[in-house]
Amino acid sequence: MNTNGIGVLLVGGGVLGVMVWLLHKLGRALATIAEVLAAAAVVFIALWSAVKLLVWLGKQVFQRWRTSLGVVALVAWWQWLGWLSLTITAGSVGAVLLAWRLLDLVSFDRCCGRFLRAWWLRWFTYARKLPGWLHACGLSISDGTVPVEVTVNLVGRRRKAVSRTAGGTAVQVPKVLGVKSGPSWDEVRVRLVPGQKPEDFDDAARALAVARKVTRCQVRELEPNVVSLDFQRRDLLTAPVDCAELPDLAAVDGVDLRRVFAGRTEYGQDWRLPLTGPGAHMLVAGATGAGKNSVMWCPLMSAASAIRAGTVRVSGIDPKGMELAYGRGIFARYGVTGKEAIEVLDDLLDGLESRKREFAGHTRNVPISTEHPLEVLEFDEIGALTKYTDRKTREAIVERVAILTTQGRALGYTVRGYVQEPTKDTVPVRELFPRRVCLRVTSKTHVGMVLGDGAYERGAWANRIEESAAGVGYIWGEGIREPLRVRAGWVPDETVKALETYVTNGGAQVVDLATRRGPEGVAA
Ligand SMILES: Nc1ncnc2c1ncn2[C@@H]1O[C@H](COP(=O)(O)OP(=O)(O)OP(=O)(O)O)[C@@H](O)[C@H]1O
Repeated sequence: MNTNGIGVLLVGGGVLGVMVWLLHKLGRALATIAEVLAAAAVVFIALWSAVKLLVWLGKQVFQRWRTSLGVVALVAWWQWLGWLSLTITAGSVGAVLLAWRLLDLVSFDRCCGRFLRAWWLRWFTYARKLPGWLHACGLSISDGTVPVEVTVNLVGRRRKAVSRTAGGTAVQVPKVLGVKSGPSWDEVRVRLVPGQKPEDFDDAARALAVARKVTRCQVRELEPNVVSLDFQRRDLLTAPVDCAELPDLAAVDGVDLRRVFAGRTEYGQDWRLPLTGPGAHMLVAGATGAGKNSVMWCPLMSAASAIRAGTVRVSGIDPKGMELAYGRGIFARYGVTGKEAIEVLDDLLDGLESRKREFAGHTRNVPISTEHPLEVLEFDEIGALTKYTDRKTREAIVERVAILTTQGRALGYTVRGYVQEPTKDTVPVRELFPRRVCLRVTSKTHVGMVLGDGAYERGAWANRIEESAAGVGYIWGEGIREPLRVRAGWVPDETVKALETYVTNGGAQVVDLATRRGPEGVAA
């Protein structure tokens, strides 16, 4: 090798050494930058997660403020006052609630039980399980925004360029907004996700009921994107309810006419109705076959001994001439046609006027006695004579019923009307009946007409009562804060006959409408 070759070799070696040195420096610099970037990324991700966690926690605390406050209060109590006082207080509160529940189930459930149950069901049943049920029933939407994983294969023998697979199965499920729990039904409000419509839930109602392990689930549209899934948790009114038995003929104990047995409530307790006093005038609405007559007969069965003793006198107007005619002997006055109905009403009004004259200035409420019995008018198919008859008869009847309902309470007169179509047009005096019962009706609008505005929204779903559940209905108002489902006691035909025999053997007081002279000596 000559001098030139050696020189080139030395220069080349020097250049290579410098390059290696430069690359070494560059690598270290890049490694430092990468380390700094990685550390920054870790800090940023940690901070971002912490902020997200804080925002989520804040949202939870804000949205679930009752639960949050409760937890904070419990923890604070535990910290400052100790676990012993907390346990004793919790035990005492539990004991008080239990005693309240045992003593008065209805008021306990209204004021406290249903809120506790709703809270429990929301967090431990519906929030946990409903998303799964909805998904299983096809009520979820596959998220179109799921990132798609793309695999590029450039080295395979057949050079299949690109394959796509959807990554995971992310889905959107309707969100539970709230839970309300009544004695028989749970109402679960859910917000639909885009791509769903309330009708989808209607179609899946049966499957949802099966998933919840209940017999019925119904769907109500509350807003365009919010539905209520109503699950019937239990039904204590599936079997017919027996009416009261006729008392022993020798029995002398009286009947509390302010609380006669009428059937059962959905709590499984007695449903009692007043035949006298505030709220005694009652309108019962129900489609044909809904069981209106059991609401009529059952309280009469319960008041049988008072009818027999003559402290209650029952009059009947029966445009069909069938239902009341079956127990004709029970009714002191009885009318079928419009003319006869007016006679019955006139006679009652005469008695009313006579009591007014006798008691005015002496007492504010006429005491019920055999001399001045409680006059109960049972007006079946009231619409037949307040709408579907000639104008003169119609007006006369409406006027007389209005006087009896507005003035009768203190004077010992009670009117109980039964109607199939509860429109104002059919029963112009509808608002004069302070107590209403809504049995199965054919339309949702009828519920509001009978029970008042908001009754349907608050759960009086009388249009959903099955045809097989005759005698089941809802009551609301007059001291009842939430619509209450009830079933009237069933009075079979032979029992009506037994009641008639029981009452007439004791000497039922039949008022002779021809001479308009009854036991009170009211002359025409
Ligand atoms: N409380 C009840 N429990 C069980 N079944 C009942 C009850 N009330 C009525 N039913 C059943 O429903 C049928 C119809 O009842 P009901 O005659 O009282 O209906 P309605 O409302 O008066 O009908 P319509 O207006 O057509 O006379 C009865 O024959 C009976 O079989």
